[in-house]
Amino acid sequence: MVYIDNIVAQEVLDSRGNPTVKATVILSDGTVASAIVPSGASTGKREALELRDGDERFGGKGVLKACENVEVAIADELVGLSPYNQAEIDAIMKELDGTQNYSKLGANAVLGVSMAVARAAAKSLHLPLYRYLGGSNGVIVPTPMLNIINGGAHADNDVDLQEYMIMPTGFDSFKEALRASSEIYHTLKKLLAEDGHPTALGDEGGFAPNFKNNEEPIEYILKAIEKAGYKPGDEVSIALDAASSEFYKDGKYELKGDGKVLSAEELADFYANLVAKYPIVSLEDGMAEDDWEGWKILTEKLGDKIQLVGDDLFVTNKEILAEGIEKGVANAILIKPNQIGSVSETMETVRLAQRNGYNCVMSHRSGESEDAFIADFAVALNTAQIKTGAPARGERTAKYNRLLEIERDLLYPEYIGKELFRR
Ligand SMILES: C=C(OP(=O)(O)O)C(=O)O
Ligand SMILES: [Mg+2]
Repeated sequence: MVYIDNIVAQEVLDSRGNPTVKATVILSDGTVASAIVPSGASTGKREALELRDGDERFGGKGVLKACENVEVAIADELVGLSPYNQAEIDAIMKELDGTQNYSKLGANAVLGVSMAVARAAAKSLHLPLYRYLGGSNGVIVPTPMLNIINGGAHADNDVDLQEYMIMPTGFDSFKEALRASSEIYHTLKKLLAEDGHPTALGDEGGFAPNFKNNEEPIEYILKAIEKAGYKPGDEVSIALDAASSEFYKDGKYELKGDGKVLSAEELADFYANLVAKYPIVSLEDGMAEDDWEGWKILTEKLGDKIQLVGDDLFVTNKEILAEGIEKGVANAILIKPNQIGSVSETMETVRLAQRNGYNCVMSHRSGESEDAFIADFAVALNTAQIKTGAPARGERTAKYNRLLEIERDLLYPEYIGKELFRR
């Protein structure tokens, strides 16, 4: 029987140049597999804890303690066990930690091991990761949300909304959809440069100039879609991540870019106006994580028109999602494995969402790495949507390139962009 022979971890760098955990699992049959944990900037308050040392290393707080936890506490429990029972591995780590949010071992330690075990198991069975995790049922290559204009906590501009994304829904394959998106990205760069805007990039590879207001980025994107030869709405739609917890203070929403301070009701009207004017199909974190009343107002106003995604709101947590389902808040959930801490718990949350008709969007973090685990994960779980930044910068293209590879490998891939928003 194949068993886990050893687990090691080391500090490596993420895309912002900050330390993060790389875990490596060695099996008794000689299989070696690693995984690198991502890191967020606009994090939800109820996310699992990312364990950081007190001292600065490589320009950010180190993760040496998390690495030690992998090599000592976690390895002690897992060595000798079968790598093929992911649920057991993850349950043991959860019990060993013993807290609600992995504050003892660190979610970065636990997730690193969880992903590396899955990858080692797949490799030892000579299966691609998506096939190991999803079996023959994982065939949907997700429709991407590509963040091509960055604001909020991901950029040094005065744009309040964090992410302006394009969603190439009207194509028959991921390959075609990605090609169109990349053409739009390059066209947008030219349009911005022609108008004298800087074309430096934000954390997720999108452009990050200053704009007159929070609407102007949408105007630019629509121009870029058309100039690149595509039809806004029919072929390429718009998705937004407001990340509004970042501009929520004392019960109000401060849109500096528009010079406005709004109530939840007024902010919902602001979005409704955008939705009436532009081909917007999805809005993430339209209201703040603490403002469940605001979320209710937003869901009542726009829930039957567009996708309303909870990120900071649900933090990939099945208990919080269950509360949202119960209260009729949002209609979709962002899925970030490091918000909850393990592969199995991420799968549990996705299953709960899918059983209740909530769409799932697999997601990267703003601090990423060359690890493309989430590409395989999205296909395995048929999330049908993924957001992983602009079609530029290696840590983002690692995921898109892996999806190209998966689409080619699957003899009968499905790309269901056209079905996603047919409500
Ligand atoms: C990807 C996001 O950003 P971060 O990783 O900074 O939370 C997000 O808010 O959806
Ligand atoms: Mg978000």
